[in-house]
Amino acid sequence: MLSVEHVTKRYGDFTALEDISLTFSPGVYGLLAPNGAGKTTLIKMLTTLLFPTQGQILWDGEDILSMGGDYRGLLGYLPQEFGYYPNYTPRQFLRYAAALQCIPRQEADRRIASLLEMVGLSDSMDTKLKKFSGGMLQRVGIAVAMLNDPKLLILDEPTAGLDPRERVRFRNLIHGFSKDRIVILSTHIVSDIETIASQIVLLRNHRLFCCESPAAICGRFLGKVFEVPAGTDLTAGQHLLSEAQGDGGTVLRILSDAPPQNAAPVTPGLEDAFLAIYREEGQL
Ligand SMILES: Nc1ncnc2c1ncn2[C@@H]1O[C@H](COP(=O)(O)OP(=O)(O)OP(=O)(O)O)[C@@H](O)[C@H]1O
Repeated sequence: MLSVEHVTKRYGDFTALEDISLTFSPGVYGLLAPNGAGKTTLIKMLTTLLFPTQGQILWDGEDILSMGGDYRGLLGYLPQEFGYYPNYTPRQFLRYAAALQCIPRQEADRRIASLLEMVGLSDSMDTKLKKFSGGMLQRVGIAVAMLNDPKLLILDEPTAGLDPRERVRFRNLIHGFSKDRIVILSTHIVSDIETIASQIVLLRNHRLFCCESPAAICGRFLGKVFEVPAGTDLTAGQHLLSEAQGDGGTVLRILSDAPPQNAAPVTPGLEDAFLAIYREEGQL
């Protein structure tokens, strides 16, 4: 189990994260917040690339900084910018990554074959990476992060640049990986985690806003989201969340404590909740 205990991170005078406490157990966690909210800072502390200014991060009760290599041995990490050698094939690149992790050659080859199969790249294992699409490269990155069969898999904005088909494929892949490990993935794309994350961590104003299931987060706005026809004048207390295409043309999705005239509430989705939560701070 991974615990973040009262962690604060300051860059000089600027507080990027303040007093964050979180506990992670096996399952998929989505780290969702607008750009600049501190997702990467938190991930870098979870991967020991940055140190907390205050507080500590524990794995099964032990400080991850004092665990050193033992902690990194149970960690798989796909950074936002995944570096690779374009003239290597996936097989060569994974062998290289396995050698860096001191995984014996035979074991590495077995694992590489099974991982490339899992990420759907068996047929391209000897094709140079420079010929790969963004989605294929991302799958190579996931295979690298999974080489050591990590107990903790951390993916920083893994779906950036993927097309819709690749996004779906990615979601299925992550779901399969999460059975007996902690998967933490950061994103600002709501739909990427709505269906696969068991818990969603929301950061707001550099603090933890909540860590709840998607259903619980949406439940906060039950009876408060409505659709009204485009062009409706909104009164005080009615806040525009988004425009959408309804059966009869464009509709406005609004947040309101009281029902507007002739409007029935609609079931809030995670995107409504996200827009509602970050509306007040003008963070979007
Ligand atoms: N080395 C640094 N020195 C000063 N400020 C920094 C540094 N790194 C990050 N910040 C600031 O800390 C805040 C959080 O940055 P971080 O990269 O963690 O955000 P993020 O949520 O991951 O955003 P994005 O999705 O855009 O990557 C931002 O305001 C950023 O400008």
